Amino acid sequence: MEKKDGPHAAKSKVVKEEALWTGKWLKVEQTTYLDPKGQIRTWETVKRTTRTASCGTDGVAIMAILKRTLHHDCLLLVKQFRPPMGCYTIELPAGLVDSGETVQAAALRELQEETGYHAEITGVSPVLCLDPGISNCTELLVSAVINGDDPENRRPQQELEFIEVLLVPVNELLQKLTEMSNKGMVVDARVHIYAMALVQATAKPNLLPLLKA
Ligand SMILES: Nc1nc(=O)[nH]c2c1ncn2[C@H]1C[C@H](O)[C@@H](COP(=O)(O)OP(=O)(O)O)O1
Repeated sequence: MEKKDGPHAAKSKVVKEEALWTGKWLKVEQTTYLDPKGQIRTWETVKRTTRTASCGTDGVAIMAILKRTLHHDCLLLVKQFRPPMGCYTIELPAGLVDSGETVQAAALRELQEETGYHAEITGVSPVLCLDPGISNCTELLVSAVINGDDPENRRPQQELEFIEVLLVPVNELLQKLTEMSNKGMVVDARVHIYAMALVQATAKPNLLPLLKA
């Protein structure tokens, strides 16, 4: 019987990793691997130098929903200049997990540093890949809620001057992201997909083009 991953899946594996260049934060390797047909091939791979064995991921991203009386729920996003992109991006608060730190602690620390808010964690994803065509970089997505009525969250003190905090009402997320894209910012794919999913989940079935007669 064919395996679920296809007839050749068991043959695919990495056989050698050779360093081509190593910097402070990143390294480039040539990965030698067996393709699904058992043929030897190579791939150019980027890795972070900062990954620690203990937590099994490079970083965390925090999907934090701010809840306040008499306000629409808002998703917390951060706007910052990203040198590799050469422009401002719109992303979830995120960062690298420090050595010896738990994923939960890293998520709460990054959220506090980048936005000033204190949150309660409601869920943690499995390890997720970010750009597997070029890199082994991974992230865990931590869900959280922020009680905006709590005194500690009334006047959040953001610590990083180069990061702008955006509170975007969840019910108009896709529209707001589109407006920011039109102004030249680049939106993180995960944030955009979340916004699309919210629209799809709340749209009436008879508005879906596929179901139109
Ligand atoms: N690829 C990188 N090049 C750098 O020159 N510096 C980098 C890289 N990746 C991370 N960093 C530095 C920049 C920050 O001082 C620290 C921590 O970043 P962190 O906040 O944890 O993560 P991001 O918000 O995703 O940048 O690492």
